[in-house]
This record gives sequence, C-alpha cells and structure tokens, in this order.
Amino acid sequence: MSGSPVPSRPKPFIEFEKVTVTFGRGAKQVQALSETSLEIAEGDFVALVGPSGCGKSTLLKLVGDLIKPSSGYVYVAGREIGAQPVRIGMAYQNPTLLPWLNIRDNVMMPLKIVPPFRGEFRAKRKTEFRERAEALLAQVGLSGFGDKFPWQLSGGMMQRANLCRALIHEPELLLLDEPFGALDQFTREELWQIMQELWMTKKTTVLLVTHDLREAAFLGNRICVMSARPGRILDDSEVAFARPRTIDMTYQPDFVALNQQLRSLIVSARGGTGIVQAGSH
Ligand SMILES: Nc1ncnc2c1ncn2[C@@H]1O[C@H](COP(=O)(O)OP(=O)(O)OP(=O)(O)O)[C@@H](O)[C@H]1O
Repeated sequence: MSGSPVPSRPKPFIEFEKVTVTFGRGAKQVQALSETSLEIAEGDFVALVGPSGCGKSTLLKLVGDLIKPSSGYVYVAGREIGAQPVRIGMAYQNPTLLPWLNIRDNVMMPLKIVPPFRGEFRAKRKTEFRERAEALLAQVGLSGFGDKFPWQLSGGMMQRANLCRALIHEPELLLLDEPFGALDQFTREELWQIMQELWMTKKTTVLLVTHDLREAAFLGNRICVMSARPGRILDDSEVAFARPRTIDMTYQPDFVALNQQLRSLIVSARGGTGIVQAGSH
C-alpha cells in the first residue's frame, strides 16, 4: 500500500440502521418492516418499489418523522430524526389542496408555516414569495392559474400545483408517495418530465414510492426493491441512463430489460407467477 489516505465516503444524508416497525399489539400486531438498513446520499433520487403492503409508505413516514421505529435508528443529515429540523416537502396521490385558497396561496402555504420563512412572510418578503410561487407555477406549465381555485383545475393540474407546494420552501428532502398514481398515462409521463427537470435544477434529495416500474426507472438514480411484508430491501441498483431521460428512451431495449428485471424480482417477492387469475385480486 502507498500509504495515501483512503478517500472518505460522504456521509449519507439519510441512513436507516437496522430499523423495524411493528404496528399494534397482541393478536392485532402487524410487522410492517423487518430489519432494514439503507443509506441515501445527499441529492440522490431513490425510487422504492415492491409488492403492495410491503412497507414502502412506512419507510417514507419514518423519514418524515411521522412514525417512530420499533427498533433501530433513522438518521437524517447526520442526526437522529427529530433531533434537528430538516425542511421536508411531501406530495401524495391526493393533492390535498385547500379548497378555500387559490392556487398561488395554496402553493405559498409552507412559507407561512415552515421556519425560517414563517417569520419573514408577513413582512417584506411577501412579494418576493409570490414571485417565487409564480415562477414555480410557470415551471410546471401553470402560468396564469395562480388566481384559480383547486376545483377549477383538472387532476393533473392539481398535482402540478401540489408539486409546487412541496418545493416552494426549498426542501432539503422531498418525499413522494405515488404522486402520479391517479393520473392518466399521458399526464403522468408529462409530470415525470417536469419532475425530472425540477430535480435537475434543484438537486433535492428525493425518495419516491411508486408501483409504476417505468416511473421508477425514468426518475430514479437508484431503485430499491422491497420484499413482501414484513418488508426489507431485496435489491438496490443504480439506474445508469443518461439525463435528461426522454419518454422514447423508456421503450428502448435496455430500459425495457430493466423493467422486466424489476418485475420478476417483485413477482418472486410476492411469491407468485405474475399471472393474475380471473376473479383474483
Ligand atoms: N397505522 C397502522 N396501523 C396498523 N397497520 C398499519 C399501519 N400503517 C400501515 N400498516 C400496515 O403495515 C403494512 C405496510 O403498510 P404500508 O402502507 O407501508 O405498505 P405499502 O408498501 O406502502 O403498501 P401499498 O403499496 O399497498 O400502498 C400493511 O400491512 C399495512 O396494513
């Protein structure tokens, strides 16, 4: 050995150390996660896939500090979760926009709540914040819709506004739980491209839960496949396709091969053949 220093690996931004989660007690006890360890680097985009009910959302809720592990540790930014505030943006399948606020005010809502913006909101920065909201809305194709109310927008438009709301306070971490799941294929693909563009400009660390393997491979830098419940990480692989990725790329042989590989991993994790019998669910 030359004696030159070994380059130190950057500390992961998110770290799960032997985390388990069990809900309920006694006969009603459900183990959602078996011992799970996982590291996510700052600025990474990780897609989490796996059989239904395997604990994907549970993993996301742990990172969002919405639930606590039954055992093990979750670290974010080098400290145990909850020990120091981390700015988190979240978007779920249902956009949950407040119906009595227009789109601009919905998007600006985190700035009224989340420090350090909260204190600055009432004072001088309100105009600046409004401009920030308008700029984000323009980036997702919603220029001129700031004055509209949620009920005046289509599902896809609401989900775009929802993404803006998740990003307005410049989160260090973005948690996405099937945010495009309820949309038609074309709107979904359009939003993948918008999401990719937003991530490429902001480089926020993203954890995405999805059932859509094309979506995972289009958006993720890494795909983690979980086992059936109680979930654990079965497979963790890099997605090497160059960015920006295009929808056409998702029909190329190497992309399709990755999807097939992911699909067979999940089929075997479910313990099935992948063939759905008539009448079965
Ligand atoms: N608060 C809770 N109380 C009791 N059981 C729960 C609770 N939350 C989740 N579970 C159970 O834990 C398991 C994992 O749930 P989770 O929502 O994390 O799965 P998932 O992989 O996100 O599912 P899906 O893909 O179907 O959305 C499921 O069996 C679920 O019923």
